[in-house]
Amino acid sequence: MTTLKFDTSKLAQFVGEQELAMMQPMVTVADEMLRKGTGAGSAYTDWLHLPTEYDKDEFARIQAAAKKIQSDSKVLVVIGIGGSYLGARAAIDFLNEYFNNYLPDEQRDFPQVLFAGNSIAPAYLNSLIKVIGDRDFSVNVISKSGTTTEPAIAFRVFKQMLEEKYGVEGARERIYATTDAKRGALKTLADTEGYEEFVVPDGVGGRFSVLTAVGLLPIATAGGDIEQLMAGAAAGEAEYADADLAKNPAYQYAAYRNILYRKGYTTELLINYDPTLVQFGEWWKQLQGESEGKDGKGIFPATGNFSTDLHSFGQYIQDGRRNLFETLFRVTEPVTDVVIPEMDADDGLGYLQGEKMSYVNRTASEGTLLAHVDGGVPNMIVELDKQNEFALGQAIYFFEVAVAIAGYLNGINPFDQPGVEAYKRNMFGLLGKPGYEELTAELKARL
Ligand SMILES: O=P(O)(O)OC[C@H]1O[C@](O)(CO)[C@@H](O)[C@@H]1O
Repeated sequence: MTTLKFDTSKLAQFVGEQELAMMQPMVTVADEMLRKGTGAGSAYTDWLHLPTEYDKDEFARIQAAAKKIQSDSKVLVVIGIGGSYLGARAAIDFLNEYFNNYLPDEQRDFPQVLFAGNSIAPAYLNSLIKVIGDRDFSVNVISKSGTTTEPAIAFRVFKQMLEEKYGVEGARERIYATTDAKRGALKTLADTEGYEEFVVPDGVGGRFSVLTAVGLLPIATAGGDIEQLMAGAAAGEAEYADADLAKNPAYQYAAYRNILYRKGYTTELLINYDPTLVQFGEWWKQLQGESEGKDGKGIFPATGNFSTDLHSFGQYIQDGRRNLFETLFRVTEPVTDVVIPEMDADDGLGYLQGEKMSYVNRTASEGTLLAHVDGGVPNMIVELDKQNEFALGQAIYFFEVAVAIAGYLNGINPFDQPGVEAYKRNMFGLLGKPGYEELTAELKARL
């Protein structure tokens, strides 16, 4: 069963049919590298079969933990950064009403899920603490490496808060640690303190981990049906496995991106027309950027939140430097709708009264797409039939498998992230972390 349509009909003036066909031999090789494990970074490709080969016992423990949190907490604080929070946040926004978190507790069926440790901004943390107030809360601390600074700082703060509120024993019952099975400071701490633990599997990198406990526990706590999510991903696993480009939309997406990149379209905007899809774009940006941006190469991933951004940088997209292409990410069936009210006074909107807002929104997307294509911006469309767990699972898998193929097509290792160490080294040097003494002096002299 497919819920995802990939539409390239608006690429015609930018890419000839023969160009896609010419990619087949390269795609065949990339597919072999990925599936036979001969490509760079192959130790990190376990996400490929995750939708069908996940740990069922742990899955049941995740569901039980979610139920417990729902019964004893009004808030779940999810502590993590990058791949250790973006997927959960994207899914929760995708599956819920946009203002769900603003509803009073009695109007919400499930705990509020709030995120911490994704910045080092003290005001954010203090504000979050204020929002929790004296309500019951639990914490899910997530870090594959177990050593990332941002979540480690936030966890100290919330661990202390929990222990003050519930005592050491009570806090232990409310802390869930998702980390490596064997290594890392968080693993050691969780073992010592006796927290309930969930695993980020060895062969799954952070940005590919949303379908592990990393994403599943927060998503399930927020009321998401994680069985349907995995079923949708499994549909993707079955659907996007064919090396034949003609039969594999995810591979087509990877190949078209490569063709466009070679023509100088070096920035891709993932476009949405609904605030509940904004966080999906944030997840996608890490998936693309951390996978592809290396060795001086790669498409720069950006997002367009329309129609909002059409009134800010829409001008640039229409008329600026021609190195952009867009992928419109949209859902066919609106979750809810609004009928534009009738009004006697003439505000110039008479021609739309009685129409549904979803119709206007979709029409705006169509008009914009045509204008951008006319302005020289290639456009592709990824369209889901419904905004539900199954469709989301399939979309996640679509983009994951596509970026793996895209990485191999561009001659890089899509599964490492050596570049993110540079800022960390400098930060540690400047903060005086033991072992970085020489760097400390060198960097301070340069400031
Ligand atoms: O789960 P961790 O190890 O805390 O890492 C969080 C994020 O930080 C990075 O390692 C980059 O530093 C990402 O790859 C990862 O998603």
